[in-house]
Amino acid sequence: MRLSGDAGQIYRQIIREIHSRVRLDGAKLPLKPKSSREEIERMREKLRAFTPHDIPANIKPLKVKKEYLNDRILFVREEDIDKVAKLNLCKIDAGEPGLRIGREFFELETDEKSNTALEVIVAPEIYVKAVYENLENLKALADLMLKAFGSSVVPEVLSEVEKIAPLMERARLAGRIEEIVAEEALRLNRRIEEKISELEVTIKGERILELMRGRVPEIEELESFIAEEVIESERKIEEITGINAEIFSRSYPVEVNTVAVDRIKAEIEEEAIIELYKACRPVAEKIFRLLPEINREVEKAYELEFLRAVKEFCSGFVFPEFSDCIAFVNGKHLFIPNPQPVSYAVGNSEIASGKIAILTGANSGGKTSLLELIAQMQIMAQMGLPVNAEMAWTDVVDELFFFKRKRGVQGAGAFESAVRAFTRALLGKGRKLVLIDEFEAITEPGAAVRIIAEFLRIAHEKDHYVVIVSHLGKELSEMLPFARVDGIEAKGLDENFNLIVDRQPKFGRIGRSTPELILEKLYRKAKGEEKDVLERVCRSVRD
Ligand SMILES: Nc1ncnc2c1ncn2[C@@H]1O[C@H](COP(=O)(O)OP(=O)(O)OP(=O)(O)O)[C@@H](O)[C@H]1O
Repeated sequence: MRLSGDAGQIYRQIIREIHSRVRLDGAKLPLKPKSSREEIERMREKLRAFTPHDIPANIKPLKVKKEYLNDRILFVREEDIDKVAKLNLCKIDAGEPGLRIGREFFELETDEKSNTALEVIVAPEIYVKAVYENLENLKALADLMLKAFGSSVVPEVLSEVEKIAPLMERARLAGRIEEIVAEEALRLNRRIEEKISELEVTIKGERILELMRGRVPEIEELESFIAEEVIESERKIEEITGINAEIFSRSYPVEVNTVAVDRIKAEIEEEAIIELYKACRPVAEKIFRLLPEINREVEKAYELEFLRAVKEFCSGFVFPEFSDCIAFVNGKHLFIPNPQPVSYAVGNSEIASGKIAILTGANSGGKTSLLELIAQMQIMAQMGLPVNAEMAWTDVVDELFFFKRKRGVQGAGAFESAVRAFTRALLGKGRKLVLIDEFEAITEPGAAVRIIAEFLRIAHEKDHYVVIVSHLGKELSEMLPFARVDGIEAKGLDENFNLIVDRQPKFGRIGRSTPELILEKLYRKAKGEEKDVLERVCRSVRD
C-alpha cells in the first residue's frame, strides 16, 4: 500500500506506538500496510494463532567475531595466496598446503575434496567461542523455541560445544596465568603479614636475651611458616594449571618468578591450543552449518516479541470485515486521550452510502481528527491488524493519500504544492482512499469551489474513496450530486463559554458552522463599548 502525502506520518505514529511496547531492540520490526488481501489475511492469522510467551531479554543474534590468530600459519600454493589473503585470520605463506600450529602441521584437503569453508579449517575456535561466550543467551533461545514451536537446533549445538568446555577453559588459562599468579602472590603476602603482626604482639621482654645470644625462634618459625605458605600457594596454582613449578621466592615479601610463569604459560599454550584446535574442527563444521538456522530462530523470537507488543497495543480492537466500503462504528482515535467514539463510512455501508464525502462543520469540531481516525483505521486494517472500533469494514486500497492542512502555511507556494499533491493522488490506476483537509484554506473561496469540484469529479470517475473537509459544503453539494455532505455540529456553549461539540458527524447534512456561538460567547464575556459592538454584530448575524 502506498502512503502518500501525510499518510506516512500516521503510519509512523502507529508503528512507534507498537515499538514502544517491544522489550527487545531487535524485535522492533517494520510491519508495513499491504495491498494484497492474502498478505493481510496472513498477518491476521498469525495474530489469531498467537499465544504470548515470556521472551527472555538476552536473546540476540549469534555473531562470529573474526580475530587474527598469531599462533598459526596457513600454507597455500603460491598462486592461491592472493585468493586466501582476504581471509585475514592468520599469517599466510607459500608452501605445501597445510596449517602449522606450534610444532604440529595439519594437511589441508584440496578444495575439490572438501566442502568445509576455509575459515572453519583455519580458525574453528572462533565459531566455537562465539557459542561458548553466549551459552546463557542460547539456552534461553532454545527454551523459548521449544516452548513456542517444539523444536530448536540450539540444543544440538550446545551439546557439541559443552563437550569441549574443559579445553576452552584450559586455553583461556594461558591468557590468565599472570593474573592468577599475581593474585595468589598478593594473598600469600597478606597471610605472611598477618602472621608477622601476630608475632609483634606476642614477643616478650625475655626473648631479647635469646635474641642477643643469636637464637631467634620466632624468626625461625616465621621462615618455616613462609616456606609452608609458599608451597601451599604453589600447590593451588598446580591444581589450576596441572604444572608443578617454583613460582614464588621463599622470603618476605614473596616475589613472582616470571621466568617460571612464562614457562608454564608456554607449556599450557602449546598443548592447549593444539588440543583445542583439533577438538574445535568437527564442532565448528557443524556450527558453521547451523549458524544461519540459529539466527533464523532469533528472528522467530523477535517476531514473537513483536506480535506480543502488537497484541498488547490492539487489545480490545476488532478485525474489520472485508467489504466494498470503509466504515466503522464507534471508532476511537488512537492518540486523543478519552476520545468520543465516532462512527463513519464511505462506500456502500449500512451506516451511510456514497464514496465521496464532504465533511463540514464547527470549528475545532474534530474534522481533522476524523480524517486522522479514518487514516489510522485503514492503515491498521491493511497492516493486518484489528482496529479500535466496535465494528469495522474495510476495502483494500492500493494507495492512501492524506493531505493535512499545514497551519500557518499560506500563499501561492502552499497552493501550488497542494494542487500538485492532489493531482498526483488522482493520477494512475489503482484503488485509492483520498483524505483532504480544508484545501480552500490556502486559496480564495470562489476559486476553491471550482477547483475542488473538478478534482472530486475526477476522483468520482476513477471510483476512489474520498473524504474532504470543507466549509463550502453547500456550494459543492449543489455542483456534485454524487457527493454526500456530512456535518459536525456544535450543540452550544458550556458554563465556561466553551463550544460543546458532538464529534459524531450527521450524515447527509451540512454542519451549521459556529460563528454565531462564538460571537455570543465573546459578547457575553465582553464589557463596555466592546459589548455594544458585539451586540450589534450578533444581531446582524441573527437577522
Ligand atoms: N472524537 C474526539 N473526542 C475527543 N476530542 C476530540 C475528538 N475529535 C477531536 N477532538 C479534539 O478537538 C480538538 C479539535 O479537533 P480538530 O482539530 O480535529 O478539529 P477541526 O474540526 O479540524 O478544527 P478546525 O476547524 O480548527 O480545523 C482537538 O483538540 C482534538 O483533540
